[in-house]
Amino acid sequence: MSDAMIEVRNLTMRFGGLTALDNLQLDIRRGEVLGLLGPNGSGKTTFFNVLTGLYKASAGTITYNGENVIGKTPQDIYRSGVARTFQRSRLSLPLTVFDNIVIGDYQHMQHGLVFNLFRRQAFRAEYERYVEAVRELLGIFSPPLVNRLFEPVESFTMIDRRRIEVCRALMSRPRLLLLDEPSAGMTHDETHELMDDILQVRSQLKDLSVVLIEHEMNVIERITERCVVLNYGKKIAEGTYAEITADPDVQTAYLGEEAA
Ligand SMILES: Nc1ncnc2c1ncn2[C@@H]1O[C@H](COP(=O)(O)OP(=O)(O)OP(=O)(O)O)[C@@H](O)[C@H]1O
Repeated sequence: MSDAMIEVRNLTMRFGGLTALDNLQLDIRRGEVLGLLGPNGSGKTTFFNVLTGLYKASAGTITYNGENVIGKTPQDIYRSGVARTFQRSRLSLPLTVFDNIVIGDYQHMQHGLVFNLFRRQAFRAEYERYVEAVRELLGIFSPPLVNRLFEPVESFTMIDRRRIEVCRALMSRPRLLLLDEPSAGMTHDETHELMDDILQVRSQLKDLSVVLIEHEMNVIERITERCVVLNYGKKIAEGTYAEITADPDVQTAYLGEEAA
């Protein structure tokens, strides 16, 4: 496929006797929002972990920028433009919104001791650049948060914390954003609001590709352009929301799970 930004071929991930990804083939296209679906334990998070370099695949390739990323470090993959959020919050609650978001750009920061001690003016200028950049990002994503930049994250609601996590991932100006169940633990209304924010970001950052793991079907229907469904680590369906929900294999995978 010519507009594929990421090409996954024959990807397999085994944990001892368990095959979490089984000869997976999929493409992530430039600028799309791709939904990654599947019953619990079907391999969705494992795919994110392999793609971001946390796990090394047992076999297969993931081609990005013409190179296979398998075997690269998480830092290298992150620097090349792949950012993610996690199912469980990774925010540091006593730190401010600013601190938590700026950590997302750690790899681009000048942070050597010599720089901090002897180049005070440059340090100050960099700090001010970051304040501006964080304000700008929050301005796109959630304007009310701009005025609360220096408040500790622990004083924020769940939805605002999720917004802060997404902004942290966006701070590195990724080309691919991986969102692992962003609606987890939120109410229906909060989920709806967060998706509005994500759509807003998409409309401003046109080239950004997003892969969304999500169990809420109405979220998937609303914000994805294409979906891939996994079951036992294999791709069982691919297409628009309407296509995959009409697919008998998908229905069996989900109903089978309910019946179990
Ligand atoms: N580090 C690991 N060691 C051993 N087994 C693992 C590890 N990580 C994942 N697995 C197993 O791999 C399978 C796929 O898990 P994964 O978390 O990728 O599923 P998932 O589709 O993201 O599920 P959920 O929707 O519940 O988050 C599961 O059987 C899981 O127990």
